Amino acid sequence: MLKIQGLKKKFGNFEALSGLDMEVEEGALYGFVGPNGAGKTTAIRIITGLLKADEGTVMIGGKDAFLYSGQVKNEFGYVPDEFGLYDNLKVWEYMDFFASCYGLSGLVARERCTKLLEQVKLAGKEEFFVDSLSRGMKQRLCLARAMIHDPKLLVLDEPTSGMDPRARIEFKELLKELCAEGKTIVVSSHILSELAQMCTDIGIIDAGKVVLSGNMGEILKKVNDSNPIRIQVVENVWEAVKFLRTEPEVQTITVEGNDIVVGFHGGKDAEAMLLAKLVAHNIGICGFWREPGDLESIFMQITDHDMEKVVMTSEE
Ligand SMILES: Nc1ncnc2c1ncn2[C@@H]1O[C@H](COP(=O)(O)OP(=O)(O)OP(=O)(O)O)[C@@H](O)[C@H]1O
Repeated sequence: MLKIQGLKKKFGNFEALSGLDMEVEEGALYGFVGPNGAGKTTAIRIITGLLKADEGTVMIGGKDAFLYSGQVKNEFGYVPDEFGLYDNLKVWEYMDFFASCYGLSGLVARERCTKLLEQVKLAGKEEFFVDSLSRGMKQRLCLARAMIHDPKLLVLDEPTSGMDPRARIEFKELLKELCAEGKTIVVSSHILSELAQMCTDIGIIDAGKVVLSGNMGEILKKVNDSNPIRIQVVENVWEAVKFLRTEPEVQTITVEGNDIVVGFHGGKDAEAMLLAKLVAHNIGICGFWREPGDLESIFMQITDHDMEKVVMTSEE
């Protein structure tokens, strides 16, 4: 649905994008995540045609977004990070205005707007002034507006920033529903855990490049495989340590009371073999498991950043 290759963008001497590659399959809910200043908004502005890249290509629905910008504009809807709503319009006037921008009028426009407002859970708010809506409602209204021409692809730039936790959850549920109905969605955030909960795929951007991307399940599996194994022994901890030192896949050993935490470079089979060997050495094992994995740990591994640079919690 969306394919980006070798995207570069400089602002003066500063390289905001340094060869960004990204591929989003049809039907994906793709999380585009990275710390502040990583280049998310710049990439999104180029995808949506608001900014020109210095180098690289953006293909949307198989068409070059620069060469066929007119046609491609009908393929996507965009929710920017700063929404610039028309505060002094009523909700229905706002929707009606954008419907007319896409050539919809009369009953067709009315029906389309009603359906979209229902879809984003704003039915009944038609007579409210935009100004009087909560932040979460305004973002949902923006989303309805972005869908007025029924695009296949939705691109949202940090849509949940500034929302309270409840509004965030509602918005995430809404995106999942739209994805289930067939939309392809790209949503950016600097909050890793937020995207991990809802996305089918993820691309991690750092310093203007995608440093890791793929299916969420596969990435989490990779993360899991890179986490240490915790072994709880009944007694003879040092006997177990002596044995573990001889195992080639064991990289590090830390003893915490009767627990041994082992950095282990091996897959499931090697893991099962290690357990079998420990038992064969008459070491009493009462617990053996991989420490739970998370995306944060892999982000730290691949980017070597300070913890503070990426917001890890759901709070801003
Ligand atoms: N118009 C511009 N002129 C100069 N520098 C810019 C401009 N737009 C973006 N930048 C710089 O490019 C880098 C990437 O910015 P961008 O807004 O794309 O990052 P981001 O990942 O969206 O960050 P955030 O999460 O804070 O929105 C930043 O260092 C920013 O200061």
